[in-house]
Amino acid sequence: MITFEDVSKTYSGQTKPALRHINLQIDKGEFVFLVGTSGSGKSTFLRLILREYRPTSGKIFVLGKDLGHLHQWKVPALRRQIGTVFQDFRLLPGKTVYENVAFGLQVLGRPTSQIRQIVPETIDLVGLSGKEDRQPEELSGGEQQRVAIARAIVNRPKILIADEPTGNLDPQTSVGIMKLLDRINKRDTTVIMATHDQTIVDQMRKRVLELDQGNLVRDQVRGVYGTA
Ligand SMILES: Nc1ncnc2c1ncn2[C@@H]1O[C@H](COP(=O)(O)OP(=O)(O)OP(=O)(O)O)[C@@H](O)[C@H]1O
Repeated sequence: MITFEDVSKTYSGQTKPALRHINLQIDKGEFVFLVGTSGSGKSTFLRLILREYRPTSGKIFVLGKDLGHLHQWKVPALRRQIGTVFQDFRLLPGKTVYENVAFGLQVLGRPTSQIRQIVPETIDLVGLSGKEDRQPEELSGGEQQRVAIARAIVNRPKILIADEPTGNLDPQTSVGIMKLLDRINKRDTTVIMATHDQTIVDQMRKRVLELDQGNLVRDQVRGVYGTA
């Protein structure tokens, strides 16, 4: 599903690589935590998967496509198959929960009848039934993140990338978000999550990839946050 072959990335104007000689494979249906100190290369790794950047050297394959040979006009189709969730929610202000979740499908030109079916189902899945007409600012942080997750999965993406999705949430709310991501993963969506949250990683016992100064220093099945 995702393959990195000897991937290195040095940003222009920088001398130190953000990623160095990364080799790995992530299979369909996996749940993977990406850990490492600030600046270790986690976001760079995620952005390469989305083809927001190209590697300086090496090859990346995502969903059967060699990203090095993917035409620019095909990048939006790639990204439609990859949902994204961030620490800061990134909801559309001035739009209700329903409108936030429906927006992506409307942009894709999906028929209204389909949207009217899928959007309530997705809002229900993330546990926000009854809050369809709320504005994002009328919701708690955890609820806003649930809306962001609903928006990310409404199109049934094959991959969900989450960059510190619990970074702004208290521990109890974070547990709820992780249960939701686990449920989404069990519906056959591959989940890759960058996090600094030791408790969550230690509780969930999923595959852990650890980056250190751009090097992949650990790839552990049913791993923990740190080995120390
Ligand atoms: N657009 C950019 N231009 C130049 N350097 C960059 C850019 N983005 C990241 N870097 C550098 O690349 C390295 C890796 O950064 P990256 O954002 O991938 O780390 P991270 O592990 O996601 O950190 P954090 O946990 O703080 O989000 C850092 O040294 C950073 O300064």
